Amino acid sequence: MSNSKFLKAATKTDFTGTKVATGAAICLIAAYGMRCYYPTFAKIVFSRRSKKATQLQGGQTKSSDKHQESPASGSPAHSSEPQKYDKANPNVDQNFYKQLRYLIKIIIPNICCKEFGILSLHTISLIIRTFLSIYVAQLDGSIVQTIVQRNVTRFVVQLAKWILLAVPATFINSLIRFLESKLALVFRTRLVKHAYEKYFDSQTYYRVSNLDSRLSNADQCLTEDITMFTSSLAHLYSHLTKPLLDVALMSFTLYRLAQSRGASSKTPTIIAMVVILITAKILRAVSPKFGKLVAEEAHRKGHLRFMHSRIITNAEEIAFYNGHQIERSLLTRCYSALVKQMDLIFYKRLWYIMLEQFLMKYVWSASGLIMVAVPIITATGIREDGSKVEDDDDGGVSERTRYFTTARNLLISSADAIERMMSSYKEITELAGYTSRVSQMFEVFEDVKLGKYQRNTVTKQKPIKTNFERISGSLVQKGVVIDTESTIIIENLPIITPNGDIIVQSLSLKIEDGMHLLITGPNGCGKSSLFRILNGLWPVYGGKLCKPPPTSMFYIPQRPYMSIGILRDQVIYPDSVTDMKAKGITDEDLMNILKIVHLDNIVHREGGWQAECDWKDVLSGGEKQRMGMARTFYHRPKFALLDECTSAVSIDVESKIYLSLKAAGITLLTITHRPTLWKFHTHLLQFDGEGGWRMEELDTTARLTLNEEKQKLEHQLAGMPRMQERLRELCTLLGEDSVLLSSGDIPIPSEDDLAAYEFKNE
Ligand SMILES: Nc1ncnc2c1ncn2[C@@H]1O[C@H](COP(=O)(O)OP(=O)(O)OP(=O)(O)O)[C@@H](O)[C@H]1O
Repeated sequence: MSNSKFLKAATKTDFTGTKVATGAAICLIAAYGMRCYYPTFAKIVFSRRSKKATQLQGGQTKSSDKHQESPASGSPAHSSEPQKYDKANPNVDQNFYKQLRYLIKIIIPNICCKEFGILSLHTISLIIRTFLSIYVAQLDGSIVQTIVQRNVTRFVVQLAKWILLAVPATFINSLIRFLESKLALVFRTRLVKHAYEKYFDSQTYYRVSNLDSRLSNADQCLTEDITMFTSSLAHLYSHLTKPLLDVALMSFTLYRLAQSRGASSKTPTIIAMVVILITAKILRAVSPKFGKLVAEEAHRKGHLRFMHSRIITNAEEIAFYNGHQIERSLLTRCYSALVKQMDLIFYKRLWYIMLEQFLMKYVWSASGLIMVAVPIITATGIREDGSKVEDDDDGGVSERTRYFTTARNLLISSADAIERMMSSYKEITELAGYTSRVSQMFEVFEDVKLGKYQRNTVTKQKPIKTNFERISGSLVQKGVVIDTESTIIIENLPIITPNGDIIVQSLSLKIEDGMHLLITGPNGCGKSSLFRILNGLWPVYGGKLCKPPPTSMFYIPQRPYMSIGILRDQVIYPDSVTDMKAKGITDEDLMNILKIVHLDNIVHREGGWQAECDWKDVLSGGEKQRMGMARTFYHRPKFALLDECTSAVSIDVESKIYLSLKAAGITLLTITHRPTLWKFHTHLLQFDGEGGWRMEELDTTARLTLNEEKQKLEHQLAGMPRMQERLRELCTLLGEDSVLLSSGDIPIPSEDDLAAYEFKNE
């Protein structure tokens, strides 16, 4: 605070003057009842809100719900409305404290950790800053006193002290900002590490998006929400701690100062308390549910991001379909939904901040004017202990000026501090929103790991009670999973989708080493689902499943995943180069593997093993499938689960690959629609698409004969509609009837008939 500003303030009542008054009110209250006031304040701001919220649930909740619904209802945005994964209402209540405690335990696991060290350093800096402010206020008073006394020597000395003090003061200010950012970053790092651990444990990343519908955009929670939560927490810590320290220490200093002047302060204190309590009550009553609002905003942001990532992933398909119009309209709807939510928040903030400023700046200032006047008017010059206040030769003018300047500076700082504390409330409610989202993300991670899934979908079929049950709409896992060495045994296992639809009621089979199983059936009959269960992706809701560990089974899908990295990484995925070396495999071995799948040419074509590009786009569909097969030769599992993984590979290369797989001692479980692959299998599992299945030894010759007959028949029947149509035309031309057309009894034409017919028409 400069002296010119002080002189201005001392000579006329301006806005700064009113701040002095405000500060006086606050500090006198603080001086009288620090112990009882702040708990009351905290209670008003934090605890009582939840009580009131419960009382007002009917009215308040309804109104906020209306706001929540408004962006979607009756608007085109409705269809793009993100799914609400939870009905929890983030408020500053017991639940918020519970969630915050849970997250704080993660980010500060013990007092010896780095996070606690930075937090302590931050706290110390805040304390030092407060002491420096007090000292600066007192120094300011002394400088003004020397000016009034016209004592040049003392003035120069005090001014030098002032300048010297500026060095540590500015450093501490800068340090506080640095430590706040650092704190947010270390909190974030700790939380992200923990989240990644959970996300990649027990295939949680798959389960979260495929088996559970509560977290529709985990990527948003793992990035944006964690960042917002940690920066909001770190910011709030310094935003609340510093004002609290400021008010506590400055009030105490001011109280001591007032006592030394023998001023009365009881009546103004009571007035100030009443004003502050009423302000807090009003603000609490009208405060919008910022927590709920920002949580919804974050959710919509996540949905928008999800829609963008879908377009990037499926860009080629969309482009082929010319689907840009519909995709753009979907994106626009999502964006509009987000804008509506943001608008709602801005609008609510506009009125809330207006009221907050009105009460805290102007109403408080008006009351403060009374507070600052009372101690000066009622000053008796006799202290509480009965001693008299000694004045200087100038009749006490310089001493009163010093007192006024010091008090004024302390009061301004305290007023700022209390204003910051009060305005922090909306930041706390916003923190409640982020806390709710982040802690719910961890809750979902925990649940899916334990197999507790929640889906918003309606099942198409009724589950059968004997094998599996539902508790509150969720299927209960009653199946047994046992690890075996080299045999797959399935007993009375139901195949049930994540929606709860039963595809196969009870499946029993045994697959031993060297027993190559062909799996067939119509689309959607549950072939791939069986693989999902074998891999542990889908839960076992009933029966018994004995299977070798995941390292003994290798799954190759129809669209093999290409990882980010160099060419070598594609062949050895998901191993790293270190794993490869540990297994004693060299680049030469990899080249031999690529030769088996007829892909060795790409090493030269793409620029060697170290070549790095977007393999998803660089390799053709067939090449990607061959790469998938190459991985099987690299990993050499006991069982290879092949899910139509060679559908884009030429038949001759496919046959060579299958022969090599068998030669390598790998047991095949193949889903395919190609009869050319039958000969590589010994057994057949055939689903009928209606829940039934059949397991038998595969007689390829007999099956091929049947297949030939089927194809012949299909070919013959394919000509029927054309022949019928021609017969009708001839009848019309000749003006005659046909017995065959009128009776509908049309014989199936022979191959020769068809050939003759085709010939004639040509
Ligand atoms: N994540 C999922 N959530 C809900 N239902 C699913 C899920 N995945 C598959 N389904 C359903 O399970 C059923 C069986 O799917 P599956 O992928 O096993 O079929 P399939 O026999 O392999 O068919 P296709 O020959 O077409 O590949 C389908 O009706 C499908 O809709």
